[in-house]
Amino acid sequence: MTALLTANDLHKSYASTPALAGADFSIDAGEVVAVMGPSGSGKSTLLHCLAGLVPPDQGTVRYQGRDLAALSDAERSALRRADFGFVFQFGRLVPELSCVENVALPLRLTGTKRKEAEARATEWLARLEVDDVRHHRPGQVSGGQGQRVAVARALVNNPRVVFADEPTGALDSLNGERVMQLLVEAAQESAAAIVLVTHESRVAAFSDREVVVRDGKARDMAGAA
Ligand SMILES: Nc1ncnc2c1ncn2[C@@H]1O[C@H](COP(=O)(O)OP(=O)(O)OP(=O)(O)O)[C@@H](O)[C@H]1O
Repeated sequence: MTALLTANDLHKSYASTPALAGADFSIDAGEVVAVMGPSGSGKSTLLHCLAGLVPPDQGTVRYQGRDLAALSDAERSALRRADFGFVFQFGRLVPELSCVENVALPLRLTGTKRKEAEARATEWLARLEVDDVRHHRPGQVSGGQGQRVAVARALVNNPRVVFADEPTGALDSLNGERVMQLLVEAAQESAAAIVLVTHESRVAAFSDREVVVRDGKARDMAGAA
């Protein structure tokens, strides 16, 4: 079977700081892969390269066999909107929009009419157990609620890959575990893959497989756990 998303020999430096130095990675449809490793080892940079947010200096990222570098900026943006979902450590919700408008945003950006987009967003908020705050702004909800809203936003477009960078990093352990459960359940139901950057082993425990990034290189821990 061809992997859904692969990276070969990725190199990326920021000025004289090497962030990636020959990293390989691969994830199949529906698979949950935890990317672990020490602070500054290159985990977020790997995630950004895989998602086509940052171009590597060298090496290739292929999604469904297509080289991301061969796409135009507009094509890469369209691909991200249609096929990828994102969850970050601090939600990164749009503060001026209500929670339901935030979740509806990816649908609105791909052309869905407001009424339908907000109806689907409300369903996702209910799934993530936060439909009671749908008319609140992000500044009026707790960290745990905001992160559930962010997960709903990442999944509303039925993405093929969810990129989650420390999605529970700002939450207490109980909230963190619930957010992970909801994220993994929802993604698995739609056979979405999850690239999960975390330094917490209890978060990585939700994955099928662990990859450790060290000094800009990724090592598959399959069978070693
Ligand atoms: N935009 C940037 N500009 C300059 N240097 C950067 C940038 N992003 C990352 N780096 C550097 O690249 C290296 C890898 O950073 P990266 O954020 O990928 O690591 P990480 O493993 O995700 O770290 P953490 O666990 O602390 O978030 C670090 O030395 C970092 O300082």
